[in-house]
Amino acid sequence: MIGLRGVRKTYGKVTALDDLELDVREGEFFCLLGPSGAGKTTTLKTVAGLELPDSGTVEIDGTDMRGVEPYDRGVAMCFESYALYPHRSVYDNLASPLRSPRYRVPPERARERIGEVAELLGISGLLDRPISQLSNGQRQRTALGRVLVRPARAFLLDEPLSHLDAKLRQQMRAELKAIGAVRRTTTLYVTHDSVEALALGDRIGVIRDGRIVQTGTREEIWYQPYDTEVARAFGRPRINLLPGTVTGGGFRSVDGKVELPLPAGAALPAQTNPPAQTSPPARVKEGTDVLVGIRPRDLALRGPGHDLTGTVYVSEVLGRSVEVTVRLGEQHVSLVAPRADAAGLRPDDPVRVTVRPESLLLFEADRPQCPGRRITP
Ligand SMILES: Nc1ncnc2c1ncn2[C@@H]1O[C@H](COP(=O)(O)OP(=O)(O)OP(=O)(O)O)[C@@H](O)[C@H]1O
Repeated sequence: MIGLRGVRKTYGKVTALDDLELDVREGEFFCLLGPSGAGKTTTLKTVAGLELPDSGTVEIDGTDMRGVEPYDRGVAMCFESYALYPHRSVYDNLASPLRSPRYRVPPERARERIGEVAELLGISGLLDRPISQLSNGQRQRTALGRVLVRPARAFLLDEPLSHLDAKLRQQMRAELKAIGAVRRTTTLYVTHDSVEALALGDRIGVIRDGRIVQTGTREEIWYQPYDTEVARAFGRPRINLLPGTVTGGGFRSVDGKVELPLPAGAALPAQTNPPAQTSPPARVKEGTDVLVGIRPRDLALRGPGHDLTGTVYVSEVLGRSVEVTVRLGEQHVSLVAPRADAAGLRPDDPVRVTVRPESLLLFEADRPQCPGRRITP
């Protein structure tokens, strides 16, 4: 269990962590997702004790870590820039944590552990090679292995798959959670890759400017994103966000060409510049500027739902499905359809698209530096 309470960390004028609150539950695989500079690495270092917060507290298994040295915190951390012994073999590097006085295990047991981890990380064939003769991806897997071989209260992993090519990365993603130690151990995993976060995280915390904007399961983050920026961060192609206003009957786009039904109800949000993690506004008044969010997979070229008419702008085959960009009035929206539905579509062809109103997301309009919050129906 890891808890950060009101953690603040500044470097000169830069605020890396801004009263950060975070709870990682016992045994959970928690993904911290955010763009570059959001404070992800600083969060990990603060938990590890490599950085000390200016204020706030870090707890591990309920114990306040103030005054506890990194080595005594019982966490194992893997950095993106990994420190391995270059002239020693992969085996020796993996074995080194198990030789330290605290984690020493009998050689037979060490061999077993190293074997399991190396197998799952796909480096069993490299155990005799010196690190200096490995590719970056192999080094990164060795560094990850070295963290996972020894028991820890928590694993802190900083983009541990970033140097792997796409295929290996996908494969490792699947294997990582199968490693016994990972299954049993609380893991805080940092990434800027939303696909990785969705694939791995039991829960995901979205960090922005040193604060947690939203914490939730993949379903919560997907179906109830806190604001437009969270919605944009998840899903490729990206969510479509159409600007417009709330009318008596629903939504009308800025150019007046797209009308959509919205769930009943209206009332303006109580506050306009909220601190992170306040509950979203419940309803909106007629005339309010909003953005309607439609995921590309929620738009279809056939099937039930509300009809919209437009013209094909461009289409691109993505394996078994096709991404079609459709011009709706002055807006472009992307949709992903089965190949059979999109066969024969040419640019400028008239096209009918359907959307089920229950899949629509409604947001306040974006303002400078302030992404619009989701409005709950
Ligand atoms: N040692 C340092 N000295 C000065 N500024 C720092 C230091 N470490 C981090 N920062 C600043 O703190 C902020 C948060 O950095 P951090 O490394 O935690 O972000 P991150 O989310 O891990 O980014 P990335 O994905 O690029 O690694 C950034 O603005 C960064 O420039």
